[in-house]
Amino acid sequence: MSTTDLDHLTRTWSGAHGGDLDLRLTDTCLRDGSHHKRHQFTTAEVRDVVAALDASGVPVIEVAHGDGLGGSSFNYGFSRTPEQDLIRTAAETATRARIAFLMLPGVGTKDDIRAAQDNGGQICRIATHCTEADTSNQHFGLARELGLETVGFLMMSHTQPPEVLARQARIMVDAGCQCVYVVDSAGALVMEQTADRVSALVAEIGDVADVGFHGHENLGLGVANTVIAARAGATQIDGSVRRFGAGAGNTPLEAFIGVCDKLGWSTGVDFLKIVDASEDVIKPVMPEECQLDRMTLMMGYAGVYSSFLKHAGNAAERYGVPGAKILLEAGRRKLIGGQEDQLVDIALMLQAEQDEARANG
Ligand SMILES: CC[C@H](O)CC(=O)C(=O)O
Ligand SMILES: [Mn+2]
Repeated sequence: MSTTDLDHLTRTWSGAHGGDLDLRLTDTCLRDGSHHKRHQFTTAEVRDVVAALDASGVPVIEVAHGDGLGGSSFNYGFSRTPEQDLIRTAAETATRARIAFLMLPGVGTKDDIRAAQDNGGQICRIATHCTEADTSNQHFGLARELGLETVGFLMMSHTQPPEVLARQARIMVDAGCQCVYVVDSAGALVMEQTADRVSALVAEIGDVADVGFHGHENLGLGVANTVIAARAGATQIDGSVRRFGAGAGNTPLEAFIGVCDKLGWSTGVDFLKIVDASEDVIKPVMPEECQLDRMTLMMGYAGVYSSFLKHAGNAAERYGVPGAKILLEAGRRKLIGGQEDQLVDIALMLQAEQDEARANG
């Protein structure tokens, strides 16, 4: 199809479904995708990906270890390249896009935030479990003092009702956060559950801050949930080109951009360029496509943090037990980020049960 044909189709589709939303997109394949890549990005890969996303018009690109600044560790997995080098490379490469970085209080420190800014990071995204917003107070304070733009992540948002999330969002905003995201870390939210949560945040903080949505694909609902989040008032939207993210991956950004074109919503991203970037640049950087398979479906179904996928897979292999059973039990225990070691406990428990069953014939 020629560009002219596509322009014509886009014009025809635009506005056909009403609405004139203006969304700001953040691509997170160089941060959430770090989980899928086992934190093995090179500076050359970051340069290529940032150049392609930037040329397509993606306005914000997130770069860091998958578990945020300071994540390179025995617990989460060591980075191949220091994340500050990756952030510097991204900032040197981007001509228009702003570079964002993520940090989790207790994993990263204030010094990591300062270093990320020195290396060209402009947007500080601070993530907490969705009932622990108060652990981010001093980090938002520092980020604002430094003149950084601030974003807050309420992770595992499916675990709490809308009114609890709204109160947590208020805590972040009072601390200096300029946009709070409903984060569907487990890809467990189903449509109206997304809308209700986003609406509650918009009602609570919408007069002073933006609301965002970060989706995962574990039940195949990334794009649908993101559309419904935007309709409910989310104006900042995350996704990863080619779904390159933890679990079954994130909302596929290029698909979402195509949908926005058809709905007449503005993203500032060129659909043809981002589709080419997906095929020609992102695909070769991925170790494999993100799969919607037994393990990742189980994550969405049981409500398990997407970044547990590789850890559960490792434990399953090491102790000879089914990975899906580890994930089901992790969901039952309501594990949260930082409790990766409990996946090993679960694997050992399953192994003992398996041994006993074998011994009893
Ligand atoms: C470690 C942070 C986590 O991967 C953040 C995130 O993307 C999510 O909760 O979905
Ligand atoms: Mn994520």
